[in-house]
Amino acid sequence: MSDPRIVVALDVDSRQAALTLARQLDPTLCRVKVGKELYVAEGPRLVQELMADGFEVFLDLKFHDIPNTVAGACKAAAALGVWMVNVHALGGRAMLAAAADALSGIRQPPLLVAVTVLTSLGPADLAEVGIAGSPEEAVLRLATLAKRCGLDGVVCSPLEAARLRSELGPDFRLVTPGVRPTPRADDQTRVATPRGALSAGADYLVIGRPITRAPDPRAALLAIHREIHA
Ligand SMILES: O=C(O)c1cc(=O)[nH]c(=O)n1[C@@H]1O[C@H](COP(=O)(O)O)[C@@H](O)[C@H]1O
Repeated sequence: MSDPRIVVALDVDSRQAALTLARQLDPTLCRVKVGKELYVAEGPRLVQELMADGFEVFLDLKFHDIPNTVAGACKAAAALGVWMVNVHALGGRAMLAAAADALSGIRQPPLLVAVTVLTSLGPADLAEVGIAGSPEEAVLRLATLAKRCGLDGVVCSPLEAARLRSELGPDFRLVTPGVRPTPRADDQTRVATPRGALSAGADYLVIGRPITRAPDPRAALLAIHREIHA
């Protein structure tokens, strides 16, 4: 089975919009991500429909709660059959370990990754909420904790990928949003191009608006696919 590097963020508000978009994409070239907006609107049935269309799904609900609650949510995500699920590393050691533990007895569990520092945040935002150090230092600290707790990888910006790859080894999955083929950043702060993210060591690139809001999403997906495989 192919292992597409591109994960298209289906940040739309309805089943119809999500399926229309997905049907312009190609499961051999990308996976899809269902996040809060779409999941709150349409729930698990839409996730199942996307899987029935051949897509592997990253369920991006960024669980961040007490350990027991997050463990249960991760089990529910596994029962849904998703490819990847995420939690917030800031939930701390016990929560991360409970999430990993919840999936440990499951046959073919989803990949479990922890969000470190959101790619929309810059140094001043971190200082304001009391997180010490630069974004890179905070990401490394949280990623190291996630690895120790048994997670498969982290979500980070492309700017931290090289450091994490060298410090945390070749098997730790690095998932990078904040990917922009053109200089347009939208609300993202820590960004790089698709090729830049991959050469820094990212495994999977989460890309939303540059594909989903393009006049021709399929053409935009193909262009990025060609760029990274050139
Ligand atoms: O966990 C995520 O996927 C995520 C983490 C993060 O730090 N930054 C981030 O942008 N994301 C998600 O990645 C996607 C990026 O979308 P675009 O900015 O449109 O490419 C959105 O669906 C975000 O929810």
